[in-house]
Amino acid sequence: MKKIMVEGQVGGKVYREPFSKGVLSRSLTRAEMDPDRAYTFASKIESDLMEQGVKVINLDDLIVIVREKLRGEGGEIAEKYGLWKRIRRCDEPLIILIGGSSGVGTSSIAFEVANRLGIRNMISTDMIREVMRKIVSKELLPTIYESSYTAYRSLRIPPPPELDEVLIGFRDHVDTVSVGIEAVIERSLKEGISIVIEGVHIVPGFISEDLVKKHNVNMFVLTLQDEEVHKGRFYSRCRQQWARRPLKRYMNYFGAIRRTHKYFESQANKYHVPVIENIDVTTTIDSIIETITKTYGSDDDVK
Ligand SMILES: Nc1ncnc2c1ncn2[C@@H]1O[C@H](COP(=O)(O)OP(=O)(O)O)[C@@H](O)[C@H]1O
Ligand SMILES: O=C(O)[C@@H](COP(=O)(O)O)OP(=O)(O)O
Repeated sequence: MKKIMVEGQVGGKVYREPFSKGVLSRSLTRAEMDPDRAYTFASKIESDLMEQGVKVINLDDLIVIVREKLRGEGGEIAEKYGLWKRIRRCDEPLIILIGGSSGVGTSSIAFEVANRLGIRNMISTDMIREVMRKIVSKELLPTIYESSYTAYRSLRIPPPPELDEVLIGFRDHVDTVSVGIEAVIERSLKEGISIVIEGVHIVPGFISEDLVKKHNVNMFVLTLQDEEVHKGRFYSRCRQQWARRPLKRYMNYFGAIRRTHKYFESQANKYHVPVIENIDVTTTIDSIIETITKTYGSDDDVK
């Protein structure tokens, strides 16, 4: 039996490709539909089109049909599918910046948000820092060879006693890594690549205003008010097989980490960056998606 062809446009050029139940079910799973149900749903869409004698269908029309059928099965998945499709089809890339002090959950949440939105690119600021460490000497930029919460130990000039040395070191460390973060954001914008960037170096006020004020650049700060919950996150991470960083170090510097946590909150308030208490993963992700939806409109905004 002849396959149904899906017709779309890339760069003004029309293309046709065979309808694929696998491709459609993968995009449904990103809207959090169970994989088995997604494949069954995709098969039903294909059989309905075949019964109607459809030979070629326009991609936009297919998306409308899928969304309408999803609405019939419960609006939440329809909304998530619609958002994902809008982001994928938008001309501009979506840049998501997730900051917060060590251990609050920025890398875990970043991974989940990237997956939910079908964003294939994700980078941690630790990685950017690692690259920068290879390029500049310890003599020139000593604080980036430290952790964010121990950078004060390598300040070339000790701060005056009335200032918080932990925050002075943290600011120096973050200010340097922010140069690398801006490079990644600029490249992503230039190449039209959606990306999630996460880490302790995403601090409101340290990344160029010209970049963060763009409507498709969204910054968030994660927090944990309860210190015991915060400590628990280090236990949770250091228990995992792949964990290489010793729990003891985080406990020894927990006071310094909490001082950076307080600084994140004050910077986020000062620069009107959304602060999300990262207690429950789903609530955190939904909160981030809800804010982004305002950038990309809701389903009703699409024809
Ligand atoms: N909302 C949450 N609820 C429970 N555990 C979480 C949550 N967010 C993150 N975690 C866990 O906390 C630990 C630290 O999270 P991680 O993302 O590594 O923190 P960060 O990247 O901010 O240092 C990990 O074990 C992670 O699975
Ligand atoms: O510099 C820092 O604060 C942490 C950030 O990493 P996370 O704890 O946020 O993963 O890196 P570290 O030096 O501990 O490897």
